[in-house]
Order: sequence, then structure tokens, then C-alpha cells
Amino acid sequence: MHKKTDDIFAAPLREMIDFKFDERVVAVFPDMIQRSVPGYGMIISNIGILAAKYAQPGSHCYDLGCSLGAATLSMRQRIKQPECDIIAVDNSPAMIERGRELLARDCVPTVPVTLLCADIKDVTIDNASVVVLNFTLQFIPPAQRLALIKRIHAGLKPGGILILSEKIAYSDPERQHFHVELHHDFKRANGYSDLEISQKRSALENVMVPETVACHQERLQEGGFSSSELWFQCFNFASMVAFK
Ligand SMILES: Nc1ncnc2c1ncn2[C@@H]1O[C@H](C[S@+](CC[C@H]([NH3+])C(=O)[O-])CC(=O)[O-])[C@@H](O)[C@H]1O
Ligand SMILES: O=C(O)C(=O)Cc1ccccc1
Repeated sequence: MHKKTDDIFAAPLREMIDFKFDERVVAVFPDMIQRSVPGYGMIISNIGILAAKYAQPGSHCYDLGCSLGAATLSMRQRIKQPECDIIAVDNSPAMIERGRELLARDCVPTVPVTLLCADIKDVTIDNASVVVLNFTLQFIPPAQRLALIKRIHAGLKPGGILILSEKIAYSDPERQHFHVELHHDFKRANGYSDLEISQKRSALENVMVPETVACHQERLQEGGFSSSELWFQCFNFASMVAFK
């Protein structure tokens, strides 16, 4: 299959519907995420670097909300510890189906990968050394986020890490405006029209809820993590690593 360009929001929509990770999105997802998230490629590469450092022998690494498995592939290429495996989870059947094909194609036989089509709220997390939430927590209703962070913390071994990447918000309206505008400029520079930007923004409004970095850091602390470090930020996109 050749690489498909994201034109999902290019034509005027008669009625606005909520954004869904369905077959149409899956078909264009690599293009969509690359053109929409500043630093996405760099974050994926560095998830591999972090996993290589923190994966422990005989432990599980989790990729929660794995989409097509980009973070899983990056970890699989880098992890050298013996007896490690990766458990990659997504609740979109279309994502998991396509992710399975891509994983099979990129065959490095070293680190076994289990792909699960499930809600991350129902997945047992245990004996974990590395847990990845790469732009997934933002799709979990805010009231359910602390419980998930607590379960991740409880499932991590001592010395384990959580890598948390998110679209972020600012409590100061001027700073919020500054970052959102720059993100829209980034999307425009990557070929999205004003109509595409505004229609996608409306479609995401009810399904994706960004929070401030301070809010994430407080929740990580409340969830039991001893410290967290903001290791990447570009405009309103950030990635943190939290230590058990
Ligand atoms: N409750 C849930 N349970 C399981 N999966 C979920 C849930 N809610 C949303 N998802 C899944 O989380 C993914 C979010 S995309 C992650 C990118 C990937 N991490 C990447 O590194 O390329 C981010 C984005 O598109 O902005 C989608 O595949 C959803 O189906
Ligand atoms: O496109 C956006 O505006 C985003 O916030 C990022 C994104 C990327 C892919 C799916 C959903 C949101």
C-alpha cells in the first residue's frame, strides 16, 4: 500500500462529527500524525532510546494507545535486555489490524510483541519496566485519568518509568493563544488549509482534552511517582518521563 495523504477534513462537512480512529483515519494516520504533531518523529526515536536505558531483564514494556505501533517498533529496535517483551494495546480494531501488518513487515525477531485490541482501562499492568502513553491520555476522560496513572504506577517495578506525551494547554490565555497559533502555523506549513485546521479542531473538541503541564505533574505525583521530568516540548506538545 502506498503512503496516503490526509485529506479527511479538506472538503466542507455538512455536519460536524466527533473524531474517531476508524478505517479512514487509519489509512492516513502516519501522514496525519507527522504533519500534525511537532516533533513526533523525534519523540518516537527517543522513546526507543529511553526504553533501551530503562527496560529491565525479564520485564514487560507497555505501549498504551499504540495506534500503528510506532513507539513499539522504536522500542523493539533498541531494547537489548534479555527476556523482555512489549505489550501494545489499542481499542481501535482498524488500528490493531493495520498495526499487525506493519509489525509483521518490520521483522526483527528479538523482542516479542503482543498486540491487544482492548481498552487500556481494562488491561492488567504488571512486572513493567517501561510504560508508554504517547498522546493517549488526552483521549481518556479527565475524571478517569488518575485511576489509570495509579494502576500504571502500581504495575511498574522499582526503577521503572512512564513516558507521557500530550498535547498541552496553558492556563494563561495569552500563552495559550501564542502556542495554539504557532501549532496552526506548523500545520499550515505542512500543507493543511485553514478549513482543514478548523474542522479537525471542532471534531476533536469533545474527544481530546489537553491539560497543563502542572496538572500532569501533580497527577503523576498523586499517582505515586517520585519525580517527573519534562524532556521535550515544542509549542503545545510535550513529553514527560515519570520515575517510580
Ligand atoms: N481507552 C483507550 N484504550 C485504548 N486505546 C485508546 C483509548 N482511547 C484512545 N485510544 C487510542 O489512542 C490512540 C491515540 S493516537 C496515539 C499515537 C501512538 N501512541 C503513536 O505513538 O503513534 C494519538 C493521536 O492520534 O493524537 C488511538 O489509536 C486511539 O485508538
Ligand atoms: O491535529 C491536531 O490538531 C492534533 O492535535 C494532533 C492529532 C493528531 C492525530 C490525531 C488527533 C490529533
